[in-house]
Amino acid sequence: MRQEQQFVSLAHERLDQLRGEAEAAVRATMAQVGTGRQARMERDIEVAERSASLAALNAADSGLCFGRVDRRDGVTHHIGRLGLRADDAERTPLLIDWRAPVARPFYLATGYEPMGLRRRRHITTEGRTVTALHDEIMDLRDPTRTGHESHDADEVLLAALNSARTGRMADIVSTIQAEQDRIIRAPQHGVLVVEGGPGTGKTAVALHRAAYLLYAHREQLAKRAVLIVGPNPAFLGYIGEVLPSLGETGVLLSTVGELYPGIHATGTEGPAAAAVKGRPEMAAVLAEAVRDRQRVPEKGEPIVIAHDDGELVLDWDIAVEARHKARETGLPHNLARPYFAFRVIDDLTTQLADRIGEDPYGGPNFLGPDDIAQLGKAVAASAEVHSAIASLWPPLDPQEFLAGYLADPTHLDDADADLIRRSGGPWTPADVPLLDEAAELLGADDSAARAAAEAERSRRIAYAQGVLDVSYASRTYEFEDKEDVDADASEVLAAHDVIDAERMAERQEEADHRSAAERAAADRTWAFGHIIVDEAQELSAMAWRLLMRRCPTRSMTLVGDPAQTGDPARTGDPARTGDPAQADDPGQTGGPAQAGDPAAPSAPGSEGEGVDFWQRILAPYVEDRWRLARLGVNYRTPAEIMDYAAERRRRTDPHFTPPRSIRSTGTAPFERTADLADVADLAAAEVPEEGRLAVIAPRELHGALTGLGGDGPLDLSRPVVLLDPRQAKGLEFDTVLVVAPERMPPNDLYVALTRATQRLGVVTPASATPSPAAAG
Ligand SMILES: Nc1ncnc2c1ncn2[C@@H]1O[C@H](COP(=O)(O)OP(=O)(O)OP(=O)(O)O)[C@@H](O)[C@H]1O
Repeated sequence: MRQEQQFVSLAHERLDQLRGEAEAAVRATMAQVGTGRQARMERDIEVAERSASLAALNAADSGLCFGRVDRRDGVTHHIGRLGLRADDAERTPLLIDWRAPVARPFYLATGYEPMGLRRRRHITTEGRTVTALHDEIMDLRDPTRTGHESHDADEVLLAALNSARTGRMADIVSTIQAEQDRIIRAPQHGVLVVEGGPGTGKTAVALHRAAYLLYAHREQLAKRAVLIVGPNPAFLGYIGEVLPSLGETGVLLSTVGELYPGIHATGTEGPAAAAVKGRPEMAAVLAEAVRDRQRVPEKGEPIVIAHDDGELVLDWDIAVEARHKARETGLPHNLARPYFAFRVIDDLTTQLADRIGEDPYGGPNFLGPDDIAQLGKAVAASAEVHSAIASLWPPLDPQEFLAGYLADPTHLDDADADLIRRSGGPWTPADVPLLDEAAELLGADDSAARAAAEAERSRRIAYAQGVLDVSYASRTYEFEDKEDVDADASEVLAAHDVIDAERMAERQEEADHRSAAERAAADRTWAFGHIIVDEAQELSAMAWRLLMRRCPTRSMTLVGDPAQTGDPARTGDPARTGDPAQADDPGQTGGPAQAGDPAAPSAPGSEGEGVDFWQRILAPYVEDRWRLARLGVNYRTPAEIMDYAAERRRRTDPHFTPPRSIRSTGTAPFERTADLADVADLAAAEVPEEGRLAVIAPRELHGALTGLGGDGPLDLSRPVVLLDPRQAKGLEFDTVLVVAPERMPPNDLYVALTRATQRLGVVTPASATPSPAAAG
């Protein structure tokens, strides 16, 4: 203990020293008075970089060193939250980052496969004080054994699992288990699916994988950023401290509903409406709705346009031909629009030329090419011509287009159209993938923005050229002043010798100082370096399309549990979404969807229902090129609670197998009958001294569950919170009261029953409760 204390104190001293240096560096950099844009830009970048490393150093303060490995060859390494080197000439490694290859045996070595280790030691600290050591000797015949070693590190793990919950998820860096470590360090490329029952550490693994990938591929991922997608903002708040505690801040945490820059999807709607919007065929439906906006005049009812040289007639023939040409380009609506306009203007010009230059005696047209070009210019400049073109092929904005579509949904059967029909109102999360789809179909008409940017660039080049001309003039003057021109030539190397006007202009351009994650959040077309999706079983087919567009390299980690799926809009699963074909164009990747195709190859090396589930989701994007990893140990829920949850589940699914709980508490769940009005008292009596309690009840009963703070915004740091099963997804509490289990669909009930780390109570309402319809 004394030796380890000495080491831990030394590591903290070094950390303090580095922190002091980093703080001083940030202050010094900030104090630099930038002259000129370039200097200011460099200063800002430096401040950002130094601040990030300072944040990482600060984060490492708690639990800095948590392990040690003694190798058989006599080498010893201490393992910690970050790597530290001593302040000596050799910069000797002091503490090894948990993500470094050298640290791997700490997580993986076993008695059967010691990986060169003699001993593994877990070091528990409080603040800077070492409070406990747990040793595992890999070779039981080792003569250096003292007999005080525990035979494995379960004690440390169990202490972590039994600790009171705080309302925020904690990192597991000191107790990552071997099966988890293999997933965390799996290669970055391709799609990796991590499937496991409740509490198997999927979320924890996903977050540590993000930290690992940022460590292993820092340069690439710092540029392209990592996106972590979670089911709702409360969940993102719950997991939000894990990566900063691991020293990683350059990650964007977001729900799918937040992934359209500038849109705050604050609206709500029923699951049935969200289900319709999430269906894969909505892509084709919206594409049709866009085509509907590319109109032609009725036959025999042309648009007649007044023009200085006589009337122009835009009829069915001209419009159909122009539309065909524009569609043939394959470009999105707004980008194909100039092709339509060009063709119409060309035809109208020909019409005019034929009329004006017509030889009454049947000879060739009087007009020459120059005359026709002049006529064309006049037609193209006509406001009336443009408004006629716009009436047939209008420029469309994604938000206006979708709002218009939702006000009058087409290409759906009546019942579905009624479900999603809406005039005005805020956007809902399920609208966001549709907005994204619309933006893809329409294409941003950024020609005005590009023209403005080009004009600005030309202005800068002209300015820079002016600067160079001045410098050139002064050079001539200086040379004339010199007695020995050749000898002094090197001293008067002026700007024009090393830089041309264009490059000088580029240097002056305002640099973008935001971090990659910040820039990614503001850019709908950003391509992320890696995407991690938690509760991946919940996403609709349309949401998958959005995410796949954000990750053209398909470097993704998807974690989820099909048995916990609650949202009927989830996934491209045709069985659930009523889309037997699901054969719409899958977007950028091309190739037909293989969902529902019995011949579709299953994922290599895996079996069972889960494989089919993920295969149906992924086939349109990567066919069978994805990997599946399973987690089978439940770290959250004690065996007694898991047995209870599994027994309830088997009532509807007789073959159900739950994950194996790693611990038991000896306390079986209790069942009660109580009035809804009394649940608050029951919760008050059950709330643990330290830790949190959740009451999980169907949404329609929340009004009757008074005294539980259900009317305010969800705050997971409160000792008691009221949630519906969907909100509870991914969360955990020391004690959970599940109210009215009989009203919950099987998957929701399974989620609700598996949230407790210590104690579960199941409350059946005594009095008649309001029916879902009556309660709204
Ligand atoms: N190796 C570990 N060491 C310590 N705690 C762990 C470990 N693995 C998982 N846990 C803890 O177990 C709990 C459940 O983990 P997590 O929330 O990641 O599970 P999950 O599989 O995402 O569950 P769900 O499917 O219910 O959302 C968390 O408190 C997590 O910190």
